[in-house]
Amino acid sequence: MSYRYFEEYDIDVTENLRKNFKEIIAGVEEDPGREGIVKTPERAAKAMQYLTQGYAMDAEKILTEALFTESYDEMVVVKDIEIYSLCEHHMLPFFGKAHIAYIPNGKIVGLSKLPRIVDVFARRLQVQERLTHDILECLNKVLQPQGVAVVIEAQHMCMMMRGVQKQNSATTTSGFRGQFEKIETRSEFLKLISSDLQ
Ligand SMILES: Nc1nc2c(ncn2[C@@H]2O[C@H](COP(=O)(O)OP(=O)(O)OP(=O)(O)O)[C@@H](O)[C@H]2O)c(=O)[nH]1
Ligand SMILES: [Zn+2]
Repeated sequence: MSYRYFEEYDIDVTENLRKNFKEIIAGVEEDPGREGIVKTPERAAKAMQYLTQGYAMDAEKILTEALFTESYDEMVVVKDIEIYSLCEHHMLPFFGKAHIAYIPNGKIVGLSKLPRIVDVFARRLQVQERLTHDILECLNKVLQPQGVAVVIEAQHMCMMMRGVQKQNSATTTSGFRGQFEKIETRSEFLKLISSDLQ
């Protein structure tokens, strides 16, 4: 495959991050040389590389390489796609579910590619609104469907562990294009995913 899935860590990036995580550990007044923590900078560096691997990936290419000609022109819904991302303001996780629908226009896409492109955009520093928009616009551009819809419901650790410390608030964002801008189509989609929304 010509597009890149995460297979190996760029060692220069790992080393740079490792040094910085060591500084962070010292910065919070922990001893970076303590036995249990001595390898933590490298582990944290690799975790951060993993969680931001989306920068090196091309979502449009992932979709383009799995397009199939089909005359099916009803709604396709993939719901409950798990999302784990990092908020760009605090670099703390936000997580939840994405629901995606599209109405084909002569082409369908391999179903697994929908969660794959969700991950491509989620594995970057994000805000939930832009994540929603990135997924929506990518699908709209590549599939050129009759319509596309994306809903994301997520909880933000920066609002749970710190700051306002609200444990039960959830944020819902959505975007609609084409047929989904019509109230009936949008309602049908929202009904299909409604068991997942509060
Ligand atoms: N719109 C939006 N805001 C987000 C997202 N993730 C985090 N935030 C918010 O980003 C804002 C940053 O605001 P600041 O006032 O600069 O940061 P802060 O002092 O840490 O804010 P508090 O979290 O209220 O303590 C906060 O209100 C966060 O809740 C997101 O995905 N979308
Ligand atoms: Zn945040």
